[in-house]
Amino acid sequence: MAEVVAAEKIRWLPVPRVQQLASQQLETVPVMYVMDDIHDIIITVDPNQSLCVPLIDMTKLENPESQAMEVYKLHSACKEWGIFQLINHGVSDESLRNMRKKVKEFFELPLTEKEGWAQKPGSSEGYGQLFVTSEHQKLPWNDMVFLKVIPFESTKFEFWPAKPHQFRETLVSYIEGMREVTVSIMKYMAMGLKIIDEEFYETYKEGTYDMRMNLYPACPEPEKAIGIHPHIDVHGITLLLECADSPQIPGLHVLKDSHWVFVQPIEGALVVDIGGIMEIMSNGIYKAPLHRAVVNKTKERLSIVTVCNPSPSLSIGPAKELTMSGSPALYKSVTIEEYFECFYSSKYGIPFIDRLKI
Ligand SMILES: O=C(O)CCC(=O)C(=O)O
Ligand SMILES: [Fe+2]
Repeated sequence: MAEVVAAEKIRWLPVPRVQQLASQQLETVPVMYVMDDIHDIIITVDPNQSLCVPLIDMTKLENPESQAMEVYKLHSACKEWGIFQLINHGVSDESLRNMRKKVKEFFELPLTEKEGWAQKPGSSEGYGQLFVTSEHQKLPWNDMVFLKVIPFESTKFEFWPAKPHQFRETLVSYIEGMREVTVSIMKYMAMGLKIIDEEFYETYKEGTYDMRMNLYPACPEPEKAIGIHPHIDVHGITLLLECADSPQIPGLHVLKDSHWVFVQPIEGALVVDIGGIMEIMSNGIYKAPLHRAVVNKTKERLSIVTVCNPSPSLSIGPAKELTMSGSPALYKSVTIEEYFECFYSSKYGIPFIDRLKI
């Protein structure tokens, strides 16, 4: 029986700030950032750059005349890629711009100020790094701020940067927009899956929403380091906003047909990524894709990631309507706590979701 570990019981190890290292004009990356297996020969970057992550237009989903076609596109994107770019999502340009500006300004603060909101032992929130649990682990070339934002009642403001001015207000208004996008896109995914039960998407109104703000400083040897290790997202869905000055440099790679494919930034778009919860709820019809972030020799990159989960009271298992018609349930149904315990107690590299397969 695997040891059951809750997120807050994990000892996340403090790590150096990559931004500090990068400012020292190093010629090589320190050994703890050198990945041994990064360029394995089986998985290479798409040689012809011919594959392109699907594009979904929310206004076409909403328009009765184009809806059927766009829902079909969305359904295919979730089945075949597990990731797509969403345009015309309804979140104002102003909200996106403000959020990017505040995150950029936060990372531009002097280190001593940023440390005021550093992670503390026993908490995953704050300025620092996640998923580092061993001194021997190779580190990602990334600094982040991780915050649990919704429900607002349990907010731990001690980890919320009070600088730059209005950071908190901007974040709250931004995440409200992300919640609306999540509920809408889930509604159209339900249509694609032919699920009538409204709980499939209504549950995201009562869901939990966390944010990861990622900084990937310029890296002296980008081919040796990694911004974020290959992983699948554990949550329902993830909404990623690119944040670099234009022209935006791509950094997110998704695995498709054994190749890493760049997600080419589109101004104002949100990248929507299917997480493990959604893979299970769709009974494996939708796929949580493996993805990673790579780094650049001269340019830093910022990404703002919102992770969206259903209501904590929802049982995580294949939607009933998908298994009633004779298709067997491919995954067990578990509570959300059991689901996350399964994730946190999985060894690095073992796809945790497989442990929930029947
Ligand atoms: O920044 C990126 O491109 C990827 C971030 C990511 O995958 C994550 O935060 O889960
Ligand atoms: Fe991710």
